[in-house]
Amino acid sequence: MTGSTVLQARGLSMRYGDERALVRAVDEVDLDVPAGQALAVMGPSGCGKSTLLHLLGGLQRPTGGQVWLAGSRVDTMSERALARLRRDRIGFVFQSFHLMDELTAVENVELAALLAGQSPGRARKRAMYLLDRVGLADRAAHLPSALSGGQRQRVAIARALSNEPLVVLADEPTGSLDSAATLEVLRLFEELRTAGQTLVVVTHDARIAAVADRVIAMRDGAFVDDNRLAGAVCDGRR
Ligand SMILES: Nc1ncnc2c1ncn2[C@@H]1O[C@H](COP(=O)(O)OP(=O)(O)OP(=O)(O)O)[C@@H](O)[C@H]1O
Repeated sequence: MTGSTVLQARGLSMRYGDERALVRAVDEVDLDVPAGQALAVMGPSGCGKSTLLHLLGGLQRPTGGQVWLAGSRVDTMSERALARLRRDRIGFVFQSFHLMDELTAVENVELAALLAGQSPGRARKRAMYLLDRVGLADRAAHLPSALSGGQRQRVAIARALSNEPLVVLADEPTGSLDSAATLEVLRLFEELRTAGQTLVVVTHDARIAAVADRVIAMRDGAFVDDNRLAGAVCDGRR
């Protein structure tokens, strides 16, 4: 824990429609995520969790407010700079994994490292290291179709880590998993948190909240409760 702020938002807003049918998907949100914090954002369906994550990760441009990632202004960045930022500094994890079906587990992880400019040798080494870290070294040569849901999501998490991201942004990472697979992914998030990886996870799953340092409850696009679990970030645990 360095105390520096990795992600920051001020007055962040995303509105859809017009005055006849206005949806405030994200409504003037302020957020500071310090390095090393594992943050869970929870709330009912449609409250704006995914939209918030997309705005924070530069996947969508806000209709108002500002976002900074490690001091760089995200909301006004060119498309080209945004693509570079996402590739080099952010790890994304999605509910539906987004793995390439025709590539093996190791190739899926390696591809992200290659796209980030690593040499083939280094990319393969890093991909194998990361698969080992998520407990799947023995599944490296398997296609996603030969993996369970929990294993696929662990490959997706390994891929998200391939660029040594400043922050991992995860959107319902256990949303399509059964209970046993959810536990596998939870264990992995717990390990990442202990290792000091900055994490923002949006979820319906209270079990994720249980492994987070901080839980924000969202409703109708706004934060209604911000619970920094007592001492979790400041007790020198890291
Ligand atoms: N492209 C769009 N056009 C209009 N409204 C949209 C659009 N995308 C999202 N919304 C609306 O914005 C609100 C927030 O959606 P969002 O997907 O962020 O919610 P969520 O909390 O992630 O929901 P869930 O948990 O069901 O995934 C919802 O009311 C949704 O209908």
